[in-house]
Amino acid sequence: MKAPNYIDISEARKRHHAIPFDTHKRIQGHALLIGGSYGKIGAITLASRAALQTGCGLVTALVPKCGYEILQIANPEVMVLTDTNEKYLSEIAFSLVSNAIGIGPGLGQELATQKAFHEFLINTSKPLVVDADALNILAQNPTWLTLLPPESVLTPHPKELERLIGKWQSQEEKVAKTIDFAKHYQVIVVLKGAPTQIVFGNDFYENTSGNQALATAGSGDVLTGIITSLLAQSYAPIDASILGVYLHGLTANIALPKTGYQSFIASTIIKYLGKAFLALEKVE
Ligand SMILES: NC(=O)C1=CN([C@@H]2O[C@H](COP(=O)(O)OP(=O)(O)OC[C@H]3O[C@@H](n4cnc5c(N)ncnc54)[C@H](O)[C@@H]3O)[C@@H](O)[C@H]2O)[C@@H](O)CC1
Ligand SMILES: Nc1ncnc2c1ncn2[C@@H]1O[C@H](COP(=O)(O)OP(=O)(O)O)[C@@H](O)[C@H]1O
Ligand SMILES: [Mg+2]
Repeated sequence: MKAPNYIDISEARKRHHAIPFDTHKRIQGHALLIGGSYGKIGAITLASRAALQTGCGLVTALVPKCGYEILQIANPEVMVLTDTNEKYLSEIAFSLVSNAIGIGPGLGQELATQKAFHEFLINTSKPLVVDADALNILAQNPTWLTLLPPESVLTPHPKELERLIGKWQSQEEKVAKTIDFAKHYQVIVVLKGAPTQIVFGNDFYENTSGNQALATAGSGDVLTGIITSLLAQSYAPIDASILGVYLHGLTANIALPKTGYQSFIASTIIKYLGKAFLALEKVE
């Protein structure tokens, strides 16, 4: 297997942009997070809060009706669009123009949601961040993979990856199959795990930040928000993926002495994003 390019602090710094002093919220970018279903509104709540705390200027969440009050109360800075359906999304259509869209956390796989996702894919052209149930829906409907805009970022955990590319016998085979898949559909694949790897064309990266504290519910939903926020701030999709994965892991490295492994939860990642950015921006 070819050696990975390791993602360390200097690789992350190469990709990080400072925020201009005269920027404003619209220049900082508008991220749209789509997902949530009854009992899983938390996933999209975490993703949208993570997007805000990664620096984009505006965040909107599109959720089924049951998510409205939850989101407005949990994240007052986030704007909310709701579907006509109470418990799951049945239509993914909106007039809002955003700079980047992340879809999937808590979305569920109801047939109506699947159809709405298909319609949405037909009508979308900017690179997406695709996670969780949006990946599971694609795995159930593999012909829809061709509808993904080029350079979309797919963020599967190992089971979601298996649903997309089938089983593998070795790490080498997993990476080789993912490279074939990523090239075929012209997408970036963030293979989440310990460690997380990223595949784009023939390039293969491996993250060096993070630890087992990240093995906690919602930790991937937060990553979706981070990468979508960076995309909304005009980072190229591969840079948003590399920087996003590094910052996400770095929060766990920074927090560990204070939280220990056990009490670190997905909200802790969001809480420590500021310290992770400061570590990146520190002049040495
Ligand atoms: N608070 C919330 O609302 C939360 C909602 N979530 C949502 O719940 C839905 C289902 O996601 P899940 O990922 O739980 O369910 P999945 O069915 O996609 O994944 C669970 C299966 O994958 C395997 N698996 C998961 N991570 C693995 C790893 N790192 N290595 C090997 N196998 C692994 C498990 O053993 C299990 O069989 C998604 O929409 C997700 O966004 C979760 O993110 C958890 C938190
Ligand atoms: N042992 C570990 N070491 C480092 N990172 C981990 C570990 N376990 C999980 N993670 C990270 O946590 C995240 C889990 O994502 P995911 O399984 O999608 O969670 P969820 O769906 O609950 O949000 C990924 O970014 C993964 O790399
Ligand atoms: Mg997940």
